[in-house]
Amino acid sequence: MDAQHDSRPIVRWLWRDYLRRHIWMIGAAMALMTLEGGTLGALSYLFKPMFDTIFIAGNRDAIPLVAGAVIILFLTRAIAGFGQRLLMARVGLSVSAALQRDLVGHMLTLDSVWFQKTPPGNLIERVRGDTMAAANIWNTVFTAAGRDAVALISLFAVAVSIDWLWTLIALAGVPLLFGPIAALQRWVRRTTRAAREAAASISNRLDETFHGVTTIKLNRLEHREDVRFAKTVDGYVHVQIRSEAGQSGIPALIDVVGGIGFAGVLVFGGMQIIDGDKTVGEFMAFFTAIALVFEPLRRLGRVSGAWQAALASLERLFAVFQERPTILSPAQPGTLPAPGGDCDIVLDDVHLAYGDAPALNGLTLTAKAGQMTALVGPSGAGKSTVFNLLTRLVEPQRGRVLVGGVPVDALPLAELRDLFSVVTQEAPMFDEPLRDNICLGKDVSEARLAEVVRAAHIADFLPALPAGLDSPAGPRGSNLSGGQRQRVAIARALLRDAPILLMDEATSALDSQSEKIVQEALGQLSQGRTTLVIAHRLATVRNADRIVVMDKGRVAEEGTHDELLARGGLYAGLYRLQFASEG
Ligand SMILES: Nc1ncnc2c1ncn2[C@@H]1O[C@H](COP(=O)(O)OP(=O)(O)OP(=O)(O)O)[C@@H](O)[C@H]1O
Repeated sequence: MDAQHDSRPIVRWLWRDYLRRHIWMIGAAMALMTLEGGTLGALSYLFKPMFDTIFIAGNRDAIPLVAGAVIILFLTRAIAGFGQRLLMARVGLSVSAALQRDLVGHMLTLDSVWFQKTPPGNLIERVRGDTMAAANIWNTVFTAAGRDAVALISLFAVAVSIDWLWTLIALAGVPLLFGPIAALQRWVRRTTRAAREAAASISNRLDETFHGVTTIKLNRLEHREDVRFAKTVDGYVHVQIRSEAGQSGIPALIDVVGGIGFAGVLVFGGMQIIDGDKTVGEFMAFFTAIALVFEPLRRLGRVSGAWQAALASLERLFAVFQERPTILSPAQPGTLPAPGGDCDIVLDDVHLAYGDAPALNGLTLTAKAGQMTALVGPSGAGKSTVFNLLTRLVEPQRGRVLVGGVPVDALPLAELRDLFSVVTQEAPMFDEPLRDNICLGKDVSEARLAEVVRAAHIADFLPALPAGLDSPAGPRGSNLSGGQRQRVAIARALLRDAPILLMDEATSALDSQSEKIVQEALGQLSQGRTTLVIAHRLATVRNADRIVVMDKGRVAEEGTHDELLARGGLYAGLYRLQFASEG
């Protein structure tokens, strides 16, 4: 792949969206860098009068003048250096913050399927590591383009003004560098890309380890996890060192070629001084200029490596920004079902596959408005997929999905999702007080909150918490039990007051006493709403208005509990099995 050609759209995008807005700060920083870089040339030039006028000719009057010039030069260098570093730090931080904000904002628009395919550690590494790497490179690039380039130009100007032939000899080996540097750049880009992947694996491992810590302890997997983590870290160190070696190789090559050129000048120039053709002051000024050239030259050499490394991060960021959601609001939205109107749910000959694996195969079902329809069937039958279709977390490949007579893809996404309250097995929690976990950003009056807290039976466990509703739920709700988390989910659904209720085995984490209470609360919640409930324990849906039995992505049979039992099919079999095992 041609590295130069490949990076152009990325650079254009960064400049347009992130750097251009800081143009004044960048401009000011570069002006200061020019000043800072120029001082090096001026300093080397001072060696000529220092040697020829003061040391050799013995002119005492020149001492204060040259000393004053040295002080002014260093003061200028200090002020300009301080100012440009501060400005560039600001630019770097602003760019990385803007990149992080935009990246997270963009990621949240992407399809759920994309999140399932991309592990969380990978995403975290992109938001943290890659944006930092991408933003910090500008510091290096602009410093190189400003200070170091100017320093080089001024130092070479001094060198050429003293002797162009000496300068030519010093630079004779430079063309030899082009080939090896290009090869090293390719190497750095490749190894850094691998290093960024390895860094993402570390974040992934950490994410899985810390989230699965209970399973790890109970299965005594600590050692296995230790070993796996050590292996991941070792893998990272291995590739990162290869990348660092490539990056350090470039300035090393410059050193070697520089040293050879320098020795050449010493041999040739030394003869000229001995023969009296050149002065010691001239040689010292040239010597200083060329010696000072090395540092900016080495830094410039490092820039190309650092740039290649940053490109690896930029490519990964660019790739995420190139991702587009496929599930979008329609350009011309249809009208919502009227409030309080019929919210019949209809799936008509729906086919859906995740990749190549079919999940729904011509599913046709209706859930009548205001009634409770239960979805039952063996694991993997496609029950949860029905929920994801209704809320458009996934799209069918074929068939129609209608709510209140309107195809779900004809409604604006936000309004479609407002039609549903979803209570699932996991009940995801945030590291915020219980109150905020219930309200989820909604402005809720204390009276309404108290009502909901009572109805969802949260009031039952509030006295046991240290600060009632203001108690922290802990990371992922770790301060609450599974049943308590589920009651929070029910309270959220009560507050949402949406016309359609989707429940996925909503009472699975409750003991039988709480289950009874919560079932009552859910009964109230589902009053007058279209309710679709996924149940594994058939006893909980015996009273459903209609039971749809799914198998292998389609409806196997449907009817009321009694009808299905009488039929003696799949449902009757499942029921008898559960009845026997539960006594
Ligand atoms: N994100 C996904 N990627 C790939 N395959 C998936 C995904 N989600 C579900 N599937 C597959 O689709 C099929 C239906 O899954 P679904 O979760 O809808 O079944 P279910 O009836 O709800 O199962 P369970 O009762 O075990 O929760 C399964 O074979 C499952 O492996």
